[in-house]
Amino acid sequence: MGTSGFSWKLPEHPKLPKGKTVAVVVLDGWGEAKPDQYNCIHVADTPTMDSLKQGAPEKWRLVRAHGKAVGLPTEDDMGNSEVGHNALGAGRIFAQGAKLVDLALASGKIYEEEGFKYIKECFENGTLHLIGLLSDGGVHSRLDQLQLLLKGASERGAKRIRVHILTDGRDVLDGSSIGFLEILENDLAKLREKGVDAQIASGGGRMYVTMDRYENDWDVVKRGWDAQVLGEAPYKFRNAVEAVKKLREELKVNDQYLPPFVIVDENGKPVGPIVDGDAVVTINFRADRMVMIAKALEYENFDKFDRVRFPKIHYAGMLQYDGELKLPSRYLVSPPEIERTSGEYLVHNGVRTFACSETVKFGHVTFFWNGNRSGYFNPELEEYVEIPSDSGITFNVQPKMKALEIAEKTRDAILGGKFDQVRVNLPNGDMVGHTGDIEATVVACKVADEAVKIILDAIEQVGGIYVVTADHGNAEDMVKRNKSGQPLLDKNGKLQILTSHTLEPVPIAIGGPGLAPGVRFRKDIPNGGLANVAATVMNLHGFEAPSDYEPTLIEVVDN
Ligand SMILES: O=C(O)[C@@H](CO)OP(=O)(O)O
Ligand SMILES: [Mn+2]
Ligand SMILES: [Mn+2]
Repeated sequence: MGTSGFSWKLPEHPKLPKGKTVAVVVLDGWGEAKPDQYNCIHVADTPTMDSLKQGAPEKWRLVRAHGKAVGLPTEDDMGNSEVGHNALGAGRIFAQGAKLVDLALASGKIYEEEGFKYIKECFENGTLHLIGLLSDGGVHSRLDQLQLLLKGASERGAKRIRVHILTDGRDVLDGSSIGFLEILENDLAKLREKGVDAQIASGGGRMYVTMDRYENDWDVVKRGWDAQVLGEAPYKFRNAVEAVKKLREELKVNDQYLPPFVIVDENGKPVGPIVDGDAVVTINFRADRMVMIAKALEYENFDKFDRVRFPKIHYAGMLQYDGELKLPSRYLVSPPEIERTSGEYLVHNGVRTFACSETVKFGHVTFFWNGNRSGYFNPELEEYVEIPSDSGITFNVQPKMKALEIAEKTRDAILGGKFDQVRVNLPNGDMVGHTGDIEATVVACKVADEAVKIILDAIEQVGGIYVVTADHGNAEDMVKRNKSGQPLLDKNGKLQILTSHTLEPVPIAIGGPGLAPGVRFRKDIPNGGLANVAATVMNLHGFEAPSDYEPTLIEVVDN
């Protein structure tokens, strides 16, 4: 903050006591929607979550988890884990990466900053490589931003451009990658007419190539490295649209899981490996799935896989992805400055904190929660436990994931009495929801509900308090719908499965034997969102929130 007189010390709450164990449970991808057969949360047997909803109307409500409530550009932007957990942890709404990149591109500022100047140094003699997710999902990247960057870079001297695409099908409909590729190819053709040597150089599906997170599976990043940097892949094509069409048809794989491919010239040579003197930009604004590739591109010393060649390049991220590691060191747009998060405050006020999830969501309740920084604020007061996720599978084959293990570890942490706050993410609704497998998602929701019960039972035993909420919707709606809510069919009469998150609000429930009598949700914050949760949790620990935090959702009435 820099203002003199700043103190980490939080004022005492006038009515609520300190010293209660507070469990903060985040159900990933658990929104509230109309009950029908495509609402897996409704279909699944979820007695614990049902009882929270029905048991105490003044202790259950909905909060906004998408659009402007979480710092996204528009109300049409679905929520996601990064912005959701950022808001939950930081207690304020920050303009997020998507928005900041929009602004920097619209004003042209992006081209005046250090990051772009650094990249530009390679335009004279080298190639500009753009690597990232190709869709209009708006969760990790956006096609229109890529289009603007291509135009802007070429107008500023980039003569040779190679795009390395990652197909989506997770934030957008499966199969939509072909349409996005056609738009991109059209833009590249226009650039070629203007004398810029611009082409797609490689590709692959986001869940199989490059975009792993939290070091779950380095092979994913290696497959991308081989295609993008070395120009080596099991599949070679002359054209990317053809590549995606053929691979989808012949291998029966979806956009998320396309194998890596490279584009070759008429002699079979890859058109765009990354070599000394080139510039590279990873165009995703979202952090989690870019940290690993950023390490591979930036770190001189790197032992996660054999890079074979480590080209001397000028590399910049669209944003800086990790504020603690300062990774990457160069970036085109400054990330939101998410400082003074609730986790940092609470640790400064002696709140001993335990955080846990399995690998694929571990960083959500640590890294994202803490404003996109890795590591502890105070290792003496904090313990972060990661349960290893299964790797190399799609989670519809294992919809239980590690939910029960997470819950059991958390139960032990609660019963052990060493912590004041336990914070967990239960991934099932989201990770299985993304597979589009409705039956498996129903199982996923049931297991997540069982995990909640284990945690609430432990809270019951120690006289604690629980806060159960979610980061955004997913499992509550598995079909694409028209404006009036009817499921949409594709041209073959097949139901259009929705693998993505949704625009739905999410529930929040409070309770437990430690909750002071008279605590209830206020009625005067009807539009409350995820950013209101941090102040709420601080209150439950017996503190007032900092004055610039979004207001608490609770009040204490005398009864
Ligand atoms: O898997 C992911 O990267 C996103 C969807 O793109 O999901 P979440 O925001 O829930 O992590
Ligand atoms: Mn999520
Ligand atoms: Mn998700």
